[in-house]
Amino acid sequence: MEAAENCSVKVAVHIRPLIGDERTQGCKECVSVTSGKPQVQIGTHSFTFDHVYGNGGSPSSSMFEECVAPLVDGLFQGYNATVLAYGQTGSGKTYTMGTAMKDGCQTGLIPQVMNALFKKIETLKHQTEFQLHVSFIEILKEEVRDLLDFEPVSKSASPNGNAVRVAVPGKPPIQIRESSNGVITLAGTTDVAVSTLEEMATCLEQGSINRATGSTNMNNQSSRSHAIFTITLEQMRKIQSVSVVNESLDEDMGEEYLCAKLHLVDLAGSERAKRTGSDGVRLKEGIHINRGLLALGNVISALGDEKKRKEGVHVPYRDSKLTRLLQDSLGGNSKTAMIACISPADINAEESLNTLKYANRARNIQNKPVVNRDLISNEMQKMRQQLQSLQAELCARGGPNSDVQNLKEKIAWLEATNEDLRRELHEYRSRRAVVEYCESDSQEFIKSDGHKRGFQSIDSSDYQMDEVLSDGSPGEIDEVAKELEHALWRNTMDRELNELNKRLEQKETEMKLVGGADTEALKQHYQKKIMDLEEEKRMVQKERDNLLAAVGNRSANSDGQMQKTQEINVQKLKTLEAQISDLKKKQENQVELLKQKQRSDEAAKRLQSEIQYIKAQKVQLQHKIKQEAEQFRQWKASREKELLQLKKEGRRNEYERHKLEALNQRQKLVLQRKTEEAAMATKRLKELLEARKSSARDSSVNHNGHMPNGQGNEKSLQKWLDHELEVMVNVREVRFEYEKQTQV
Ligand SMILES: Nc1ncnc2c1ncn2[C@@H]1O[C@H](COP(=O)(O)OP(=O)(O)OP(=O)(O)O)[C@@H](O)[C@H]1O
Repeated sequence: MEAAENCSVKVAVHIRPLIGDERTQGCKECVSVTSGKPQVQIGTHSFTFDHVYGNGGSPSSSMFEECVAPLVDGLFQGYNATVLAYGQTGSGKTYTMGTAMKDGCQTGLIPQVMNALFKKIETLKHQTEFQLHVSFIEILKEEVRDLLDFEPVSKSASPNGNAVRVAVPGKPPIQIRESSNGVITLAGTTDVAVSTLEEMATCLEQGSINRATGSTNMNNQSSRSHAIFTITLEQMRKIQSVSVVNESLDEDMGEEYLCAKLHLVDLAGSERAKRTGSDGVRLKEGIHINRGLLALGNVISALGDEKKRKEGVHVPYRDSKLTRLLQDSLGGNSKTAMIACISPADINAEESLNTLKYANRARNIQNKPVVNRDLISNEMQKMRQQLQSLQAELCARGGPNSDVQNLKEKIAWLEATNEDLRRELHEYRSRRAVVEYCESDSQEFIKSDGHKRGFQSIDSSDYQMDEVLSDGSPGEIDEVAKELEHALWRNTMDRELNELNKRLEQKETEMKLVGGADTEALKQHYQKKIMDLEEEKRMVQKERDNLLAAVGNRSANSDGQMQKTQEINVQKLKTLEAQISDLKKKQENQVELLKQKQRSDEAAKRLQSEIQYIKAQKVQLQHKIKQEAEQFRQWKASREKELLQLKKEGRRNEYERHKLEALNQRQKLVLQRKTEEAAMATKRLKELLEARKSSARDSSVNHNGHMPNGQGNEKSLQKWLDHELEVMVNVREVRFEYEKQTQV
């Protein structure tokens, strides 16, 4: 991780104009803004903030650019961010955040964030891979609820006027968890992967509809919960660094993984039961809201007070779910902006003053945002920076050769370390993928025999991978990695396909619910009913008019006898009027029913288009899976062919080797035999030489001795010559043989 730099929470004040109710009550404005300065006055109090919008301050339209756009940019650099709207009930938090987005309405910060995000992704998509997820939760009466859980929701009005969301049986409650490195996460929320602006807007809209709202004296659409819309941006980007190796430029492409979250928080408003006129359920809600806000206030106090901070006073994050979830946003790893919303009306002066005090304290909070890279990317980034500074030093100096040499060596060393780290990263990712793969799919794989086999093969490839990673050749690593990658890819695709199928099924069930009845027939039925009712109403009115006329005539006669009949008629008239009003009510109900029918028709249409979209996605995905499978099959076939070729060659080589070995063996035997023969020949030669020497001695004895006659001398000479000749021939033969053997 990089060293975190302190960065204070930015605070802006948004002053809304007086609204209808306040005007009718004759309220006056009690908040003023110092012209040209971000300074607010209320009574004798004066506060300075980072920005002030509305009521003479900067225009509200510049709030996004000044306060939120830098946070969106930071998200792309890997920094977490939070935008927090705080204020009294009815002060304009939901309006400012845009959390009540309906029918694609674009006002508010969240829609602007979404636009900016997708615009930036569009410009960067060539060098970076992006993945976006959104989640939307609310904290209602200290319970975390998933607003993107599209399980059947009963929208029928409950006795307290809230839209009721039915808890899904068997679904585990959402839990707040803290990881070993202190990161707070929510377990059990729906994390929707989105790839277009429209998809994200649908999530916001759907979640906003699901959020709990209710009517109070101070706001007829009051949010009864704290809502957090979270956008998670994951990036895998290519890094290009240029290094000098052996006086030539070397381009090095690496990859960096960043993951950052943007929380957009619309808090429920602080309220006083007396002013909101709350009782029963509303009162209970108000108590919970105030309790959560009080806990938030205590956290802000502990963090915003420099003395307390220095003393290391305990920060009570655990006092409420809200503060626990916002732990990183307040005093942690996040860049945070707080928008304090206030009403300018004098009747709200006390609440507005409290909000400003609260916001003023929040300005002192120091956060420590860091770039959220994975560990190895982080290490590589450090190395890259070191490398760059060394290169800069090298360029700047151009000094003595030994220095340059040293630096070059250092660079080479760093490059090598970098390479090692990259390899490690690759290894680590592959291993992690295998582990995740095994963990997530072990259940599915165990279900069937075929799957079991798949699991075993994955296991064995894991084992192989371990082996090749430790001492295998790069080719083998690539091959195993590719196979594994394909298996993982295939699994992800299958999962996505399942997900799509599930969504499709769900939408189709909804569709059945919404459009189950024959809509046209129903419409005609209602219209007919309305017409019948109108006809009935007309008849009753006519009857009433007739009666009235009769009563008028009879009263004109003012006969004493008629008195009784008149009374009966008046009674009849009353009954008829009651009947008319009853009919009117019925007619209104029918009109309302018709309207509801139209609404459900629209919902059906929307569902239909969603179904079409999901089906198109499904077809695309299936096509992609088929293509990839075909490519993989081709690759595999070519690999197998190569392998077969290699095996064939191997066998041929083996055969050749055997042949050569046999030849060698034979030659060795021949050599041994020839050597023996040569030794024998040498021995014979020696013997012959010995024999010649002795015969020479004999002849000399004969020469010098006394032979009886000349014939005897001649014979012995002949004998000696024959012998001598034989010896010489033998010697020559043996020599020749010996030379031949030596050559062999
Ligand atoms: N800047 C603004 N300009 C015009 N009207 C505004 C502005 N801000 C808020 N309003 C109006 O004020 C009323 C209350 O606003 P909103 O519902 O946003 O308040 P809130 O603070 O979210 O209230 P609660 O905490 O009760 O949910 C709404 O009718 C809204 O349209």
